[in-house]
Amino acid sequence: MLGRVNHVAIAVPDLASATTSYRTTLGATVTEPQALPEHGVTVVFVTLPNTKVELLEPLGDASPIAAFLAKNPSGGMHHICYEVEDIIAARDTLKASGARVLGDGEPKIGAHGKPVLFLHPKDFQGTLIELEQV
Ligand SMILES: CC[C@H](C(=O)O)C(=O)SCCNC(=O)CCNC(=O)[C@H](O)C(C)(C)COP(=O)(O)OP(=O)(O)OC[C@H]1O[C@@H](n2cnc3c(N)ncnc32)[C@H](O)[C@@H]1OP(=O)(O)O
Ligand SMILES: [Co+2]
Repeated sequence: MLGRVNHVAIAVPDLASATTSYRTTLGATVTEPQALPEHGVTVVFVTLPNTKVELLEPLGDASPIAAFLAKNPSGGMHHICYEVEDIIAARDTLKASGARVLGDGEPKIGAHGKPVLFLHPKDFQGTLIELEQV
């Protein structure tokens, strides 16, 4: 089912500051901010030789990462995104195994313009998993 790690995501309280940290202090290539109001976040991607790091901050009053940041005010590792070839087949297999697919269970379009789904962290070793169809 799982392909490459598409990205590892870090939730941050201040995206501009986090971008400076990666772009200036760490000398990394960082994309421009991408507001995703339908997901309640603004993101940038740190491009690396073998994967990406997504830095994300809350956008709007109902951001799904607000509670996470309240518990982790300096930020922290938020999710890992695995690539899948067929997100519907993956979803149906996972649901049949009893895993919880978050939201209404229908894929939404993510930051890369591809369908994504999220799996509950309590079902996967305390780690929020995102699946992205490639
Ligand atoms: C799609 C666009 C973009 C992309 O890459 O393309 C993105 O990645 S957008 C990313 C932001 N969107 C999401 O994260 C959507 C999925 N997330 C959610 O639905 C919620 O964040 C949820 C349900 C995972 C947690 O929501 P919330 O924190 O409000 O609920 P609880 O406080 O009840 O948390 C339940 C339980 O889970 C623990 N938790 C929460 N978030 C995480 C996390 N990121 N990693 C690990 N564990 C997490 C939380 O501490 C609670 O544990 P408990 O022991 O019960 O206190
Ligand atoms: Co993501």
